[in-house]
Amino acid sequence: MDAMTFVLFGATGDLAKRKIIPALYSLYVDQKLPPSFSFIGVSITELSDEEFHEHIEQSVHTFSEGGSNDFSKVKEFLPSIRYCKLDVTNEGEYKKLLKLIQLREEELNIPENRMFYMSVAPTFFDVIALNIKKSGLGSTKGWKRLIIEKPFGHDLKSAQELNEKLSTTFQEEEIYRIDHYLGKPMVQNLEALEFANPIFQTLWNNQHIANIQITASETVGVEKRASYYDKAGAIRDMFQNHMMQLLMMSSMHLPKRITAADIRNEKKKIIESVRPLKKEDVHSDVIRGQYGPGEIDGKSVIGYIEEPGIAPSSKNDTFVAVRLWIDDPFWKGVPFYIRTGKRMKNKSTRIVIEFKNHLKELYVNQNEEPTPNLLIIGINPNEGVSLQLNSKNPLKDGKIEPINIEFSADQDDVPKAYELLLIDAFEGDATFFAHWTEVELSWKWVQPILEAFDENLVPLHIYPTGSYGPDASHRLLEEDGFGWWLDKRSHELSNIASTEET
Ligand SMILES: NC(=O)C1=CN([C@@H]2O[C@H](COP(=O)(O)OP(=O)(O)OC[C@H]3O[C@@H](n4cnc5c(N)ncnc54)[C@H](OP(=O)(O)O)[C@@H]3O)[C@@H](O)[C@H]2O)C=CC1
Ligand SMILES: O=C1O[C@H](COP(=O)(O)O)[C@@H](O)[C@H](O)[C@H]1O
Repeated sequence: MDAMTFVLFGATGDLAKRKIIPALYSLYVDQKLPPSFSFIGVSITELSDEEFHEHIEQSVHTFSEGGSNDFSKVKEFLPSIRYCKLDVTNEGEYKKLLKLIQLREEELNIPENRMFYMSVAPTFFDVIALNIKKSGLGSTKGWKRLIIEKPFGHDLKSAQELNEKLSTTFQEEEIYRIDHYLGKPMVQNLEALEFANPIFQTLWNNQHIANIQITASETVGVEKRASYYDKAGAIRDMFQNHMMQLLMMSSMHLPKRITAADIRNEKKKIIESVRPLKKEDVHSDVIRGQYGPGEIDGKSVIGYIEEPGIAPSSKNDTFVAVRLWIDDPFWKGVPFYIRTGKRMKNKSTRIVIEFKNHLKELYVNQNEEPTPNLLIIGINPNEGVSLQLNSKNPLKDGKIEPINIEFSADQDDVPKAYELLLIDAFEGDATFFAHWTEVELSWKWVQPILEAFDENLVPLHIYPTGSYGPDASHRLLEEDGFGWWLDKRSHELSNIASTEET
């Protein structure tokens, strides 16, 4: 891994404190950072290096999770870190940052490899890129890269405009668009699960798969993000990025070679084949929901429109369920059901692959009819794989019953998404970052839904907090003779399906 300078814009912010700094520390402890690593935190607040070091220590102590709970090396980690107070909108101030970067490059005798991480409000993304160019920060003799947080635009047009502005400073191959779902180990494992196991590879198509269900349910509500979330809703906050990525990752075909470019190409083919929706037809395939009051863990919880900062008249979506079709020969006729929502019964991100039940007709006795085989991929918070098969139960006179073969990863040992993504970016590997084509095509597909919601062409269903979302979301599956798996039967079927949110 090359020696480099890592510039973190928004170093005192929430994301930096909760995710980025603990991930960097964990990489340091595991000796996965480059041997010469100059880390410069940038924010608008006036801080000395020592005060910023205190901030780093606090963040590590408060937010390190799992295996990185070794705090003994925090003091050792600090000397590589400097702080620069800078207003990102003020072009003149970037010279100060450039001087500090160059000074540290000289002190550490490292090449001009510069990684810029934008962990600031999206309104600043374009201005920072422009100022990196104008100030000379981006004119390096080494490489330069940009890691950029979500959201990447608010709709198709704004995403295109943002991309155009970024591209005046950075080439596409220098841009690493973070989608933290792509950093989740089980998402990174999807490709291996399918392609490295001939039994699955052979079955991964419309001859054997009846439907695919992708769920990301959360128990948390809007929290302190009202001003952002009320304009975004579940469709922009989760569906356009994370859920579309899960769709591409679970349905892409075996590339000729497993390289970043080939995988990207397969993902592109999938998203290009997703059957477009017309704004007028959105109501048939999309369910929009908003949480009302209810209970979580026996405690009463207020509804969305009672949340601080949310207008009582808000029609924002906190839940969305979508049925879509991939019009290619592999997936023709296989419905994909995708849903995500806040304030639901449990925290669970998972993909359930329901296999066709070819043997149904062999079983004349209805009580004996085998349930479909299911492959359940647990992504969050419990990572694992479960395969549901049918077997005779000798204790029940040989009655056919579902059994599960289950692998569950030790959660403490699982690396965190931000750690995996940072290493990839340091190594220049963009496989698990969102390429512009994917982002653009995904906005293009979602655009009619945004418009249909704006124009109120889709009913808004209020669902009780602590539920599985609006009843209407079952309609999408029932129309095709299916039902959501694991909602009511999660404990019977699989331990990896759901747990409390952390
Ligand atoms: N927080 C989260 O869980 C997630 C956040 N994101 C994305 O990450 C990005 C950052 O979010 P988050 O950390 O929550 O935001 P915060 O508001 O918590 O942090 C923003 C940061 O930007 C700094 N800042 C504000 N104005 C300026 C300025 N004019 N010049 C220089 N620095 C400035 C702030 O400095 P100071 O603190 O000194 O005022 C702070 O460090 C956003 O794009 C967000 O969408 C994505 C996924 C999850
Ligand atoms: O990007 C986001 O993701 C989180 C959910 O992430 P997870 O890793 O806990 O599944 C979501 O709460 C947030 O609203 C959204 O911005």
